[in-house]
Amino acid sequence: MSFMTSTTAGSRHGTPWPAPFATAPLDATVRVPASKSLTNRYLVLAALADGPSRLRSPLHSRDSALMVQALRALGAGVEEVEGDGQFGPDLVVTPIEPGRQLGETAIDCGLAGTVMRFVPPLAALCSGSITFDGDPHARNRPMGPIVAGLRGLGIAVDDGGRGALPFTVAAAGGVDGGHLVIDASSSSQFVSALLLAGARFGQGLHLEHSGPPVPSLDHIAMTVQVLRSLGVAVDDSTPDHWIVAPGPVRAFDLRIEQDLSNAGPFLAAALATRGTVRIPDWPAQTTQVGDQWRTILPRLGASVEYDGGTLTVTGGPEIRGAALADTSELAPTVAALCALASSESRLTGIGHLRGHETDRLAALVAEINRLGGDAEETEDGLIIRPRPLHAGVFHSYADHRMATAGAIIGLAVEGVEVEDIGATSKTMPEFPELWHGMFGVGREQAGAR
Ligand SMILES: O=C(O)C1=C[C@@H](OP(=O)(O)O)[C@@H](O)[C@H](O)C1
Ligand SMILES: C=C(OP(=O)(O)O)C(=O)O
Repeated sequence: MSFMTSTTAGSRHGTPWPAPFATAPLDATVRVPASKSLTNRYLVLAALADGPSRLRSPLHSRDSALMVQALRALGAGVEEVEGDGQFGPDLVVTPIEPGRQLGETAIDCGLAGTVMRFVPPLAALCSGSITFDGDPHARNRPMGPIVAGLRGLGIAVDDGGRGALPFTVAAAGGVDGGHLVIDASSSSQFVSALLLAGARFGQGLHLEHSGPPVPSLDHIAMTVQVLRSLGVAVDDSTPDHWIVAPGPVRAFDLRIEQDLSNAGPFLAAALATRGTVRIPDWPAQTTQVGDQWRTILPRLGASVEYDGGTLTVTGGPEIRGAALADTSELAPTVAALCALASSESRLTGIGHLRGHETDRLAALVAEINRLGGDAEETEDGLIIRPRPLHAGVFHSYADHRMATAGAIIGLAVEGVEVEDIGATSKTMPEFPELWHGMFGVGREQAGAR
């Protein structure tokens, strides 16, 4: 079996995708592919582990394929092995030999934050001249704290003074580690990146954040939990300090949870169509930020039940507006629902979304308003007021979550087209078929046009 998932960007120049419009409430059961955040963390840690590891039912998408390609470039072995996952083979990873001589190596980060942030500290453990670059928009994403962090650890990085991609890491075969201060206010991924590699630094790592608050703290908690589960001692008892003890990363064999953030658009479909959507195999305990759907969706007027491992969301008679803070990567899905709501919504604590796949605050305002809506940017978020929407093209900005936001709105507004549904290949190449599949279940109650 060969690695089928493409590392190239979605079909940006294809024809717009007519978003299915629901003529009746949906009644659907959906399973989604594995978590991007967990897959790419476990891939990095497998490359650092003390023996071969197996990821069962991992994600196969552009972001995970870019991570696999990067790890192979650094000398890890990544093999596909038949498994029982619905969305593709398992992955068996043979770790990178410590201090491996690489010579000149190029790493394509695409638009993947997890690749552009998590791989440079790992590369620093190898030996050679390793250049990182990515898609045109990737060059606008904040990278300064990783460049400064590596320099603080004594590694030379040539970034032409930009603090952005492209840059070259002069890896000298190991990292001593110790105390390091960075400003991670533009992305939690700077903290996660350094923690993931920290146990393999000679002295471990005492990472300190100094600056405005770090966003997306749930993702750092995920990193800490994953490290601890593989035998790495991490002390996060003092806010803004993380201490990783030096030592081995235990090889593993485990199943990756489905992506609860990517479950969001499907759950949102229940609200947008006043229907019911069930997601089986919802983990009882998880570090994924997407578990917050259980509290966010009731605030927007839905009922949520968790029974026998299945999460069931049923839309109310209308979507209610709400004030919601720190929704992190869930925000574009939340904003799409707010654009369909009957009262005002205020989303706060998401100013850093300006540095995501695109400037998501500007993109959401532009696209909601293009369809006749009333959305406004604030310093750290969005205000979305009720206003009837009309048909039109919803632009994707190469951003998977913009594309799925357009699909959600299209369920309730006839004639919406998503400019590039291929953008969903970043984390969920199966999105179009899974979305259409929702209309196949309970077909007698639900129709699509
Ligand atoms: O570590 C991770 O897997 C992620 C961290 C978050 O990044 P930010 O802190 O930049 O929001 C999140 O938005 C991103 O989708 C995935
Ligand atoms: C911000 C996101 O991705 P990335 O991992 O590229 O930062 C996201 O998936 O919403």
